[in-house]
Amino acid sequence: MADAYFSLFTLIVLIPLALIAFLYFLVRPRPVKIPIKNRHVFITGGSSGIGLALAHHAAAQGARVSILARSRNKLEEARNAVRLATGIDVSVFAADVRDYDAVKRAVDEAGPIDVLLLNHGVFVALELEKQELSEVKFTLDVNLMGSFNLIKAALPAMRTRKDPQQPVSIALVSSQAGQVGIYGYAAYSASKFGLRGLAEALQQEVIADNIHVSLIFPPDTDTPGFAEENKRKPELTKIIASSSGAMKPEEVAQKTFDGIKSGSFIIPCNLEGIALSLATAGLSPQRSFLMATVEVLAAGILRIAGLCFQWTWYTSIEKWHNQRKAFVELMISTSSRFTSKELKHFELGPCFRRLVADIAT
Ligand SMILES: NC(=O)C1=CN([C@@H]2O[C@H](COP(=O)(O)OP(=O)(O)OC[C@H]3O[C@@H](n4cnc5c(N)ncnc54)[C@H](OP(=O)(O)O)[C@@H]3O)[C@@H](O)[C@H]2O)C=CC1
Ligand SMILES: CCCCCCCCCCCCCCCC(=O)[C@@H](N)CO
Repeated sequence: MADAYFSLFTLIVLIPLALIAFLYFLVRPRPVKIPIKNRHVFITGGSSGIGLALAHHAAAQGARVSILARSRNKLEEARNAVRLATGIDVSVFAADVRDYDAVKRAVDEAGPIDVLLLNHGVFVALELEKQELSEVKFTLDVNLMGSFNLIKAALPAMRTRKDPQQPVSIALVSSQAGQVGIYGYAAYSASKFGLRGLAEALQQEVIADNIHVSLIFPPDTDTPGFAEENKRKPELTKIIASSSGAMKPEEVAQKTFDGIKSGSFIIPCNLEGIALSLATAGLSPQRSFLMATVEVLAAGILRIAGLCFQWTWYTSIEKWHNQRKAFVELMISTSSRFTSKELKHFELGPCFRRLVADIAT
């Protein structure tokens, strides 16, 4: 009996404790705290949505804030909004992240950066077959190459900063669609997955300079960009993306700064995001031995959860195609009238509408 108790005790207490102790010594890089107050936070895409919420948050925390985006008007509006809310003046820089020279000028003028927050981004949800290659290239150029441009421009001064003892941060806003590929996001997911490769490699290169990289993974977030995206988003993209609850930009900003300050490499934003980050932990660095413990213990069950999600997604895709087929058959067989809303729902284009109208007459 005593033996049985001892085995049980070993199984549920000693082994996990040994694992936690082991991971405590194992995790690299070591934990770090990154202060925000009185530091220079430079935010790309800081004139709208998540970026604007980040600017508000940083200003309210007592940081010196710079924002960069293309439209000068939107930048001025953002500056006024932050001033009104916090009494703090942010510096604004009008530049396209695709233009290295313009980016370099802005970064040099802004002065040494302590927290480089790369949040700029473009997104159009569309099946790859319907998307022009020029739009694919645009997405990769802005989201991925734009991030390279900013890092190349800002890194030298971050590296040779006055006080190397003070840790500094490079944080990149990815997306949950940068952790798992989603219908309609071939170009966008590729650009956001790319940021992860960039971040993992960069962290190894800059750790010796006390520079710490973070990746933020928001779900659908209620921003002007999101409202625009929704105007012509495939039904299936909406269905699959709704597996993760939507957020407000202010909530994403809060999670982002909590994560940056605690030196997290991976920063999820909601509960589904935590599960998704655990399920896709891969070989990314983990500074927290507690999170590492959860990753190790939960790996198997999360793989099953992931497969369940894939099952629901593929089931939705199959169902949608069946419904569409049934709808088309009904239209042709009955020559019935149909609403343009229905046609749009099943993504039946103008050519198809004309064809059916011809059959009907
Ligand atoms: N909203 C969402 O559902 C989610 C968003 N994200 C990511 O969060 C980030 C912000 O998104 P969100 O706030 O919704 O987007 P918005 O469209 O609301 O804002 C985008 C910002 O990026 C700037 N920007 C766009 N293109 C460029 C460019 N070429 N050069 C410089 N600045 C540029 C815009 O300013 P301007 O147009 O004047 O240049 C604007 O300030 C993006 O990286 C997005 O992928 C991630 C997950 C979910
Ligand atoms: C093991 C378990 C995991 C579970 C949860 C999986 C949920 C995945 C949902 C993916 C949502 C993608 C949203 C993209 C948002 C975005 O970037 C666009 N709005 C463009 O801005």
